[in-house]
Amino acid sequence: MKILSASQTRSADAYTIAHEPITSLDLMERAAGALVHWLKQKYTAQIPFHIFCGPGNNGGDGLAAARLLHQDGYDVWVYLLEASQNKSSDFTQNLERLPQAIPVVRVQTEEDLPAALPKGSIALDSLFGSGLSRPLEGIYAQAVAFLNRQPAPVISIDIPSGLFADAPTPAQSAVVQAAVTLTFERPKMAFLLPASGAYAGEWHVLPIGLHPTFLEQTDSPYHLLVPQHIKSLLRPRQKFSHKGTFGHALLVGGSYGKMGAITMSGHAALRAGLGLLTVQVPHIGYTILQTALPEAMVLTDDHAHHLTRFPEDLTKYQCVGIGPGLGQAEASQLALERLFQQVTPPLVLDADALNLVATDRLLRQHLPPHSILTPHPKEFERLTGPATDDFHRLQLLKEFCAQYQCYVVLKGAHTCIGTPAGEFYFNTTGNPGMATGGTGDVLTGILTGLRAQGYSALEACQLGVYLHGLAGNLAAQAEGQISLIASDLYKYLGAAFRKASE
Ligand SMILES: NC(=O)C1=CN([C@@H]2O[C@H](COP(=O)(O)OP(=O)(O)OC[C@H]3O[C@@H](n4cnc5c(N)ncnc54)[C@H](O)[C@@H]3O)[C@@H](O)[C@H]2O)[C@@H](O)CC1
Ligand SMILES: Nc1ncnc2c1ncn2[C@@H]1O[C@H](COP(=O)(O)OP(=O)(O)O)[C@@H](O)[C@H]1O
Ligand SMILES: [K+]
Repeated sequence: MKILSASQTRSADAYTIAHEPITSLDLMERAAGALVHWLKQKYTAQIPFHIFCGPGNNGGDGLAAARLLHQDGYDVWVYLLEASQNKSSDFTQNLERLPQAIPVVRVQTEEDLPAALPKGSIALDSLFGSGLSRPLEGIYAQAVAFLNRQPAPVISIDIPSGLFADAPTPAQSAVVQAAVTLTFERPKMAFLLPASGAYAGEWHVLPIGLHPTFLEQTDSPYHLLVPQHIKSLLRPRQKFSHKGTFGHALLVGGSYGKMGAITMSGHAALRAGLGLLTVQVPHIGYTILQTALPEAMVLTDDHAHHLTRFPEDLTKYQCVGIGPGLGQAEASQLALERLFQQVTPPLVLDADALNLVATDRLLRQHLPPHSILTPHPKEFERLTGPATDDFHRLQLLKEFCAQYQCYVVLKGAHTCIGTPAGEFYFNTTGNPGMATGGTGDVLTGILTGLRAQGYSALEACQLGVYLHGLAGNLAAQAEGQISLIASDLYKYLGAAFRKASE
């Protein structure tokens, strides 16, 4: 699903108004209807709503929602913040339509704000939406501070007021901290990025019927991974298939004290549907692997504690995953240098393999094209240097993927896959329970297992991050987020495959 910028969203509104056709006022009515429908599912008419409306169409949404809630028997208070002379015409018309019975407070100075919102009420933030053009100041910033002080939960309409949809919001800006954001048609980029995403709280997308032709014809490099797409990628197993049908993968990693990482990758690769798995570990890992992962074949390095060389013949493997628990011994670095100078099967590189690539220019120069790299933000910073903000980081991601013709899985709450073609795919599954050691090793195993089965690099990345997060969600449902550990992810991977194919 494409993610649209604020200006593309404006064009989508305009195209819908011209081609559906529908008046701008009726489109706003539809948006307000969707908002109120959502609110009514969640809150009874005993819950009072305090609605803070700015001068633009976002304020217009708030006014229309106020009228609809009032008609449905809810207690509604409206606060108007319209210091700006540029009131939108839909705002003005919705103000004229507001029933007399709704109390309206005109807020010009801070003194016009109430001391506090009554206990048990909900605040709706419709101060500014995607039309925000500069940080909030004066009474608007004071209203934001007021809302952020209230114990009452704040529900933002379309986007938390003060947050830029697709540019960095300057530090120290006044931004509403929403408990929930009800956004129209598509999530905003800002919701997916670490510095801004937390302002949106839990966000929900409300479709308002923007014109499908516009959505099809508009190009965006930014995409959201959605269940329908994931389902379309999954390949069912055929009756006469055999283990050779599902690929043979090699996983290389583990070092003294870090054998668990590669063991977990191995479990995950097999649970991802892989036909055959070989794991190469330092000598000391032999018994550990054969005991903890009896389904895998084990090759041992001559060295007891770390990797010194890859197997001579790699042609029998359809994918090689390298890195979990690898360590950064010089001999391992040299082994990687030799590997990169030959023709290799598709590679998945993680953890210390990435750290070695980051520090060794030769490795970077010879990075085999179409490799999959799975850095967390710190590992990514080692590869590219620091980013000044989240949008700059996306730019660095784009440049890195283009320069090295690789796929980078930049991990986080909304993991982002960057491609050599300059596209970005944001994941929608996963939860903070997954912020625990070893979950990245599980992802490496899943990606290696999928790639070896013949999924393309992009398909493997999309399926891998989505299923990894979905397994995390199913594990958290059963065990809770706090107690979730990395091995739960491969325990629930089967359930994730099942759910994704429903
Ligand atoms: N028909 C439509 O176009 C629809 C629009 N919708 C709503 O419209 C919103 C966008 O509306 P607008 O484009 O009117 O944008 P806003 O409601 O965000 O307001 C923009 C107005 O505020 C001014 N402004 C921007 N930043 C300011 C600042 N820091 N301080 C003071 N004034 C500032 C701008 O000059 C402009 O006049 C969306 O977020 C959504 O809520 C929805 O109703 C769906 C339909
Ligand atoms: N708050 C979060 N929400 C969703 N997913 C998360 C969150 N925190 C971490 N994850 C996921 O957990 C994994 C952590 O990987 P990584 O940092 O490499 O851990 P490790 O090195 O311990 O294996 C990534 O796939 C990441 O997307
Ligand atoms: K808002």
